[in-house]
Amino acid sequence: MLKLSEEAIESKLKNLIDWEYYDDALHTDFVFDNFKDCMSAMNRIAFECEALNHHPEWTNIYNTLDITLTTHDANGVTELDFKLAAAINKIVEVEEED
Ligand SMILES: C[C@H](O)[C@H](O)[C@H]1CNC2=NC(N)=NC(=O)C2=N1
Repeated sequence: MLKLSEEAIESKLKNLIDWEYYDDALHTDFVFDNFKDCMSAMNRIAFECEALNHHPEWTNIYNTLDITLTTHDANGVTELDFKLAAAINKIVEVEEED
């Protein structure tokens, strides 16, 4: 899997709310109402990661979740990172609506 050019990344980011690109990776951070909501979102995201065989570097502190996505095999951002980021946005939006 080839890493995307910076131009491709910037244009794809226009359709990916709440994520930014720096240090060769996609980054976002979410704040939930409480720890349980955050953990339940992390668990749902985990199933998406397994389905895509693509895993985040993420940090949870109480009700906050910081996520970094990059493709190790490509040393940069690939389509897979955008695919997982979009799936994460769908899950988190559901979490926020509950
Ligand atoms: C062998 C296995 O397919 C690879 O290690 C997968 C697993 N999950 C992964 N996750 C991420 N973020 N990047 C990868 O390159 C990657 N590679």
